[in-house]
Amino acid sequence: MAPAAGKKLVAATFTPFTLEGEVKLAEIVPYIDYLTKKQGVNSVFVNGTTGESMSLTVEERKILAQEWCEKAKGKMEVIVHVGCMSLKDSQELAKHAADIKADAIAVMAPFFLKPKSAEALKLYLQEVASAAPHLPFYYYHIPAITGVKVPARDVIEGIQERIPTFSGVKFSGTDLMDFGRCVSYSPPRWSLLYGVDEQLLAALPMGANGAVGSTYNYLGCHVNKLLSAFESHDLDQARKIQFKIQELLSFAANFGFDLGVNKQLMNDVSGLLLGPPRLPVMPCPNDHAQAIKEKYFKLFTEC
Ligand SMILES: CC(=O)N[C@H](C=O)[C@@H](O)[C@H](O)[C@H](O)CO
Ligand SMILES: CC(=O)C(=O)O
Repeated sequence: MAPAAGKKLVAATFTPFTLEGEVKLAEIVPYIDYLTKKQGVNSVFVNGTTGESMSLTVEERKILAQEWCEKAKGKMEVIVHVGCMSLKDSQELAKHAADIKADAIAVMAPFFLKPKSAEALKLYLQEVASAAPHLPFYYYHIPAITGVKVPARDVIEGIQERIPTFSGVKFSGTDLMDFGRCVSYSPPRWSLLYGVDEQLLAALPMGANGAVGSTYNYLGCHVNKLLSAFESHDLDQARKIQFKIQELLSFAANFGFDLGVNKQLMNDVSGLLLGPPRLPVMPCPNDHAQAIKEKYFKLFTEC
């Protein structure tokens, strides 16, 4: 399945761990093959929420980012999330991303000591970006997790003067008004990527340039079809696919759809050995995994 023309589809990668909980670099080549060949996904977002970045050490994040960049070269675009709680750590990772020739970096708001205003957040983002002054830079808006409620539109206003490499927003929020206000403010060269997989279809007519999310690891091929259907104005078909995704995720939500469940579903669907999540995220109990896997295969046939 070829990627849908015009819209970008980005998988937010899981971090492969051994059963002992150590980073497992050997799984990255098979992971790249799986995404490109089986899912038609040509971009990855590494060390984000799905990658459990905040549960990794800075060193672990570096070796993961490096392996992805080296092994994906010429095959996939690699966006590296470099946000940390400490400005210094974020800068170190931004500089490292430039050294390993990542295609772009993204940064979420720090959320232990939170920025209290758009201005504070912009200053922080600017300082991180200055450590990698030539890399395309994305703001990663994920208010449900960071608790930083500054509208994304307020963050991006005037940002180009502060961050000349500013390239777009990964918008993982449900506020479509704020999203629309980002779209209407964006110059054509920015990319606004929508990050709530269950309602991607609603963001497309609002102007999303693509999507980034965890479920595209195992639903990429179907979402490529959704994107193509949308592009060719076949909304019935696009809705059909979106509704199936909603059915899967609401079914999984009954079991508490967290990263442990999500990662196990990816293991079950792909056959990759990405291991369990890292504490405090709990591994998915077997009976839950079995039920969700059955639901997935009932809803989705191989495409
Ligand atoms: C909170 C979270 O992880 N959000 C992801 C991206 O930002 C999404 O891809 C979700 O995992 C997905 O929409 C399923 O709820
Ligand atoms: C889901 C997503 O985009 C992330 O893992 O950061």
